[in-house]
Amino acid sequence: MQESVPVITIDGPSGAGKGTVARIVAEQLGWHLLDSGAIYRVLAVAAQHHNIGVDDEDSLLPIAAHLDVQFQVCDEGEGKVILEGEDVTNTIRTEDVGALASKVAAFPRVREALLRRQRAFRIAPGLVADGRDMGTIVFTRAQVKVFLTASAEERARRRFKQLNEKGFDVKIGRLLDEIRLRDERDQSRKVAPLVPAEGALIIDSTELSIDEVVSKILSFSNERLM
Ligand SMILES: Nc1ncnc2c1ncn2[C@@H]1O[C@H](COP(=O)(O)OP(=O)(O)OP(=O)(O)O)[C@@H](O)[C@H]1O
Ligand SMILES: Nc1ccn([C@@H]2O[C@H](COP(=O)(O)O)[C@@H](O)[C@H]2O)c(=O)n1
Repeated sequence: MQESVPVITIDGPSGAGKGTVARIVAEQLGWHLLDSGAIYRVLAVAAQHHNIGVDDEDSLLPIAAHLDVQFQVCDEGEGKVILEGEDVTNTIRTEDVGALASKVAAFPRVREALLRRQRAFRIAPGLVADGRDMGTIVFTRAQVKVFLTASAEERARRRFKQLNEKGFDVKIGRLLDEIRLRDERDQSRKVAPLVPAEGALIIDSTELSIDEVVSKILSFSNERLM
């Protein structure tokens, strides 16, 4: 039943624009949205709340399995993320939490514990899912797979602007280092490494606007879903 619900997967490295374009594509199609990175980010914050080290896989497991999180959808922009009753919407968006998320995400049993939660987002009329392994592991039979990338320098510039607008005091050089480190960790881990899924449309957005990326994804999806 769930398998017949169409899915568009958008995977790629940090700051490539996955979340932004996934939200617009989902809005335009009237489909549901899964920001899978937010789940790993929330898990990293939950581990901190419970004084659990992000390198302690055994202790992370029960937290991953029983993560008490709500993703509240709103009409405009990002919805709220509530962890154990606390609003963590802004907390989870820092680069520090991104780095911790990529550490917890490297553990195979942690990833396994989060699979069912992610697949439950596949609800009619359709789902747009963004992350690192949406097309390779979580929705292997997705009808439309996209791999969205951009140069590390351009991604650092985008992240700098984004965090600055949110009031975070950040340095672009440090952001670039963190992005490269996270790319390296996500690409080289043993389980679910960041690689394009077979048959994925590869889009390099370094020189493209958000609208151009959205339009490429929508026309590719139209071809595939017809
Ligand atoms: N093509 C683009 N041109 C210019 N800016 C862009 C483009 N795509 C996205 N952005 C901007 O880059 C920033 C990062 O985008 P976004 O958060 O969507 O990336 P992401 O791939 O989801 O990152 P992460 O995986 O770390 O969550 C945002 O401020 C977004 O508006
Ligand atoms: N499907 C996914 C999504 C995310 N991760 C890990 O979480 C980190 C944070 O993700 P963002 O997309 O919010 O930046 C990311 O660096 C990955 O390590 C993942 O493994 N799989």
